[in-house]
Amino acid sequence: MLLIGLTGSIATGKSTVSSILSSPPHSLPIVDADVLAREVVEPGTKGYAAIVKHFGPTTPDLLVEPSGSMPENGPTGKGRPLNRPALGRRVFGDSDERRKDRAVLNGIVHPAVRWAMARKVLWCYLTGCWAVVLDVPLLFESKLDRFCGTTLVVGVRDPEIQMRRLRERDAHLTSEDAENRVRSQTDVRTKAKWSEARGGHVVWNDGTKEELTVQLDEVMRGLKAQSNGLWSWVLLACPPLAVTLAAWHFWRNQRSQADRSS
Ligand SMILES: CC(C)(COP(=O)(O)OP(=O)(O)OC[C@H]1O[C@@H](n2cnc3c(N)ncnc32)[C@H](O)[C@@H]1O)[C@@H](O)C(=O)NCCC(=O)NCCS
Ligand SMILES: Nc1ncnc2c1ncn2[C@@H]1O[C@H](COP(=O)(O)OP(=O)(O)OP(=O)(O)O)[C@@H](O)[C@H]1O
Repeated sequence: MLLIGLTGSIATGKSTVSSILSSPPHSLPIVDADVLAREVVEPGTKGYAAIVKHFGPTTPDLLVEPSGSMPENGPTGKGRPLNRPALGRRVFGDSDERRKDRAVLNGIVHPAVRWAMARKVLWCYLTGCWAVVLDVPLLFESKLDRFCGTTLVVGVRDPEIQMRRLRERDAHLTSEDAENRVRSQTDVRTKAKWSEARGGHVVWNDGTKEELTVQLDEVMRGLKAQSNGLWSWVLLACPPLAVTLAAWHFWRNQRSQADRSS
């Protein structure tokens, strides 16, 4: 099974690509790290408790305000949900303090997300999928690309388009919030170079969704052709060879990571 690591930067079009790849003719399963990152911090989870413990004392608006429709103890009685924009203001930005807070939040959320992803990928494998898309905003930063057979970066060349789409989609963000979010991530053009350096793919999303679809169709045709070849039947028939090849890919991806950090 091919693991396709899909990434980009904020609002460059990962969800749009996921939605295209999950629809016919591709119909691929999608494992979305943003969705899992929400699930693992719902009231009642360990992630929620850790966030409230660490950020609660210094973030008065950390939880959604109680109101007529929001009981003091939350709708499930396990606590009020996190006020995500408020937590975002604590962690996004490039000052030392924001970076430190972001590292703490990532340390709470990422391990739980990785386990949840592993379970979903295993399920896809057991149900015989030929490929699965891992939609992970921080794919390279969290080194998850090591496990991917290929990577696909969705980028925009023009930063103004990225900012405009972000502000249109998340109208509740001030321009400072939006700038801080963009600055909290590696530039998408750098990610595009990383993807190409390890033999992965890049699609550019400055144009229309139709233009994006055409590029994706081409990438997927190439990947499908590789996975349908005689070589994949040989690997299926000979598991030790498949394991050796997977180990080689892992080693090669590690090296590409080492090159990035040097
Ligand atoms: C700070 C939080 C509560 C803000 O929530 P909000 O609903 O406003 O944003 P959402 O989760 O939809 O994220 C939107 C985008 O922000 C970017 N982003 C999210 N977390 C991070 C991060 N830790 N570092 C850099 N960029 C991030 C991603 O591009 C993501 O797609 C939330 O982003 C969060 O819990 N982040 C930490 C977990 C994480 O790293 N998630 C990314 C996938 S694992
Ligand atoms: N080619 C396009 N033309 C016009 N709008 C687009 C295009 N691609 C994406 N968008 C819009 O831009 C916004 C951001 O796209 P999307 O949500 O797919 O980005 P994302 O990378 O998943 O964002 P995030 O990192 O925040 O999860 C959405 O409102 C989406 O509908």
